[in-house]
Amino acid sequence: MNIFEQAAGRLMVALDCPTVEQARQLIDTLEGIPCYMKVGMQLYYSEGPDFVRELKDRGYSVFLDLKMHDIPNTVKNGAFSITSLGVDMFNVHAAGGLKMMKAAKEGVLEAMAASPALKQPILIGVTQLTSTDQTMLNEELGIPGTVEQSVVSYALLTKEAGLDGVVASPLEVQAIKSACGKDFKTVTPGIRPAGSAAGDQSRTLTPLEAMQQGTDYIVVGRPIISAPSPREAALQIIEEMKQAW
Ligand SMILES: O=c1ccn([C@@H]2O[C@H](COP(=O)(O)O)[C@@H](O)[C@H]2O)c(=O)[nH]1
Repeated sequence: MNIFEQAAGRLMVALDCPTVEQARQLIDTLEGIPCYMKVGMQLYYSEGPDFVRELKDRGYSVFLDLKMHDIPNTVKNGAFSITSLGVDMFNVHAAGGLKMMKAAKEGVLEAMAASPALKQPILIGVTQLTSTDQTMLNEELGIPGTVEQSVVSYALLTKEAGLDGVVASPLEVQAIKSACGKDFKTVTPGIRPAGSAAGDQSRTLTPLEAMQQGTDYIVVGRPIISAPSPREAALQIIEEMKQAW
C-alpha cells in the first residue's frame, strides 16, 4: 500500500446528506479515493440499511455512526443487527455504561457466531462529543473536571468493557493513548483544515495536527461536502495527512 492509500484509508468522509441521490453524487466525485465512508443518522434514518449494503458492494469500508444509547438488551439486539449488515465499524455512547457496552460486544459476537463469514466490526465508544466545550461540560451537563479528564475516564470504561476504541476530539488523543495503550483506536471528528468554519464544533485541530497527535482515523464532513470541489478538498486533506508520515 502506498502512502496515498494509507492516508486515504484513515480519512472517514461523513456522508451527511439528506438523500441517497446526493450521497451517491458525492461518492461519485470521490471515485478512486480509497477512504472510509461514514453513514450517520441523517442518511441512515432516511434511507436505511440498503444504502449501507450499496456502499459495501462498491468496496468501501463503512463506519455506521448511530451512537446507540439504550438499555443493555436493546443495544445488544441493535449491535446484532448492525454487525449482520457487514459494516466495518460502529459505535455506542460510553455514557450508557459498562453493562450496556458489554451487551453491545455480546451482540457483535452473537452475530459473528450466527454468520461466521462476517468480518468482526471495530466497536467504539463515544466519549464527549466534539461540540462540547469546558463550560458546557461543567455548567450545563454538571460534569466536574476538565473535558480531557472526562474523555479519558470514558475511554478507560470503554476499554474495560472490551471495546476497541473511542470517538473523541484530536486534542485528547495523546491522553487516551497513554491511559489505554497505543493499540486502543481513536476516531476523531472535529477536524477543520486551516481557514474552514468551525460551525458547531468546539474542540478542533487541522488534519495535519490531528495526525501528529497520533490519531488512527480523522472524520471530515462539511469541509469536504460543502467545498466548491469535494474531490479537491478530500485530496488536499489527504496531502496534509501525508505530511505526518
Ligand atoms: O463527537 C462527535 C461524534 C461524531 N461526530 C460526527 O462527525 C461528523 C463531523 O462532521 P463535520 O461536518 O466535519 O463537523 C458528523 O457526522 C458528526 O455527526 C462529531 O462531529 N463529533
